[in-house]
Amino acid sequence: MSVDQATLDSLLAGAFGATVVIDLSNDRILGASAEAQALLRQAPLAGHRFSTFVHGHLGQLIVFVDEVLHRGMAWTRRIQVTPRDGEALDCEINGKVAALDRGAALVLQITDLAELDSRAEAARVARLYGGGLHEWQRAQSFFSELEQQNQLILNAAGEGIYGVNADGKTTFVNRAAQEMLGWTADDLLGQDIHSKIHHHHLDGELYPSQECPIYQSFRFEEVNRIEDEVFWRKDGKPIRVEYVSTPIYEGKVLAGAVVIFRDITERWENEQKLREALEEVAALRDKLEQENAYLQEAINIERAHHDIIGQSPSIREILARIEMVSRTNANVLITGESGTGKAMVATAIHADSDRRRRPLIHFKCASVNPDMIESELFGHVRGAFTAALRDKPGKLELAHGGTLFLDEFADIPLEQQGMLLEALQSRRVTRMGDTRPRELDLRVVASTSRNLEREVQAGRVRQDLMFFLNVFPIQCTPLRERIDDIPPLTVHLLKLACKRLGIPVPVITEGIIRTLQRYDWPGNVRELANVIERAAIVSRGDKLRVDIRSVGAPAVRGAATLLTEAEVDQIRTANTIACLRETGGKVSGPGGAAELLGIRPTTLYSRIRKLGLQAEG
Ligand SMILES: Nc1ncnc2c1ncn2[C@@H]1O[C@H](COP(=O)(O)OP(=O)(O)OP(=O)(O)O)[C@@H](O)[C@H]1O
Repeated sequence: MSVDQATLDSLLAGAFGATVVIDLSNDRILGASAEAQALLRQAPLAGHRFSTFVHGHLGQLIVFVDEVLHRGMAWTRRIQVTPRDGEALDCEINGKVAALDRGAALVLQITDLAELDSRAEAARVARLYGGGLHEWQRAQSFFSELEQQNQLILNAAGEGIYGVNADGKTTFVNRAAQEMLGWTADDLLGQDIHSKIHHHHLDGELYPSQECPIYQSFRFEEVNRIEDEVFWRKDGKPIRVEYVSTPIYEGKVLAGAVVIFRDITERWENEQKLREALEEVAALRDKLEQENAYLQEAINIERAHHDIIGQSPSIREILARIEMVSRTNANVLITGESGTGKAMVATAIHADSDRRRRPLIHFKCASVNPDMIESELFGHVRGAFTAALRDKPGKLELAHGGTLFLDEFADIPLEQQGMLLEALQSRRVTRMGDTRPRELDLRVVASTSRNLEREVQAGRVRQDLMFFLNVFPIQCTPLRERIDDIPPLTVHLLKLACKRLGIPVPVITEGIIRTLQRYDWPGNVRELANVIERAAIVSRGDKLRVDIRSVGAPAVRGAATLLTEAEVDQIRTANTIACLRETGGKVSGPGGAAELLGIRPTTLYSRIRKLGLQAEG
């Protein structure tokens, strides 16, 4: 190796970066570092003319070389270096002179400025990165501490708390929520929580998320407080919850919602039990009311209940018919004048029937104000009309399972007759003001003292109702047509009266019986009972003394004095008018016309109505 080559090698070995050594005498490159060969894309570089890499800036190179020779060293950025088959590069060139045996040589160190910039940037990023990493670690530990504190607070809360982001995905869930829902944080975090816990209503109806108040919280920026809904547990069971969902913000941007909920299942169950208990109490109260009403009815019936007394063919016929019909469910229509025992027959039918353990409801159609008939028959709910202060069952309902006795049914106004028929046929009744129909299972026994055919013709009784009721007719005979029954009836009624009055039973003579049998008895058995009671009082435990004239004009029996029906009606009318004059128009109560005539006030009222007379009270 020549001395020059050794110097050259040591020059290049000590060089940094792309370095070329150029022979100043002929512009040829004597040697180059590997970096220089890479930069100028020419390997080897030795032997090539350096000026071929700086064409375009040859003048600047000559000036620069002069400066290096003059000063021993110099640098420039005004020379672009163009690699072989490449584009010109902005470079910084440092030059110095090296002494070789063959003469002075130029040593150029070439730095690609673009690469220098990218290295500087990398260094800056590296510097930043180094510093940033530190900052990041500090922030992370700060946030994790914060989060730990938050988690501690959230987990200590007794309420279930969870957060959702604006996509409805769970962002956090506290321990209480996990315990109440049975879902773990792993199950829920990042998941669509609505579809996990809020997907259906309790009744099984789908719960679309757009209808969910929690979603609405962050859609419409509103706080929603819901008092009774369900969340679904992981095991598929619902829990009743109340919750508040509040929108949350990151800066000023709506980020989602936080939901705080409480399991109210136990509270709800207790409330439910309370509700049920109250309903039960109400039902019991209703039942008690019904029982009361029934007992009241039963007492009334009991008071009026006597054995049917008589041996006459007509009474035997009645008893036979009662026996025949009582075991069936057929409707019965009892006809006959007032006081002939129609109510007794109805009671006997019920008492002999399979329904005897259930109520016999006696509805006296003639004694109820027509305006009240509807509510009395069908019942009402509170507020159905002004006076309806509480729920009340009607007679039809009260008779459920038993027998309904419609006494003087022809007195029911036409409109209510239609409603009654409808209820009886459909076996359902709806209370006034109510919408709920109630089942009916009852047997109807109806009575009338009117001539039904005439009533139907006159349009006062619906024919269809008459047919419905008149499945099995029983005719009660007036007392005057069965005078054979007067002796046993007198004995029976006297015993009853004396027991009631607390006096000994007077003796009944044959003469008295004959007197009683001669009388016409327009008021029938009720009139007979009145006469006997009065007689018992005046007899004072001795012989029974009857003053038949005290009860009305005696009917002298016999063919010569027979009267026509019209004549009887005339006499009855005149008698009624006279009686009303006597009492000053007073119908019922002590000293009233009904008492004087020995008939029931309701009977007298309907007679007065029929005659078009005025009565008092
Ligand atoms: N055969 C009888 N045996 C015993 N008592 C009788 C008999 N018939 C009627 N009575 C008595 O006469 C009174 C009137 O009877 P009941 O009320 O049954 O007649 P009614 O035809 O329903 O009368 P109204 O049409 O005026 O309501 C009652 O006290 C009843 O006990």
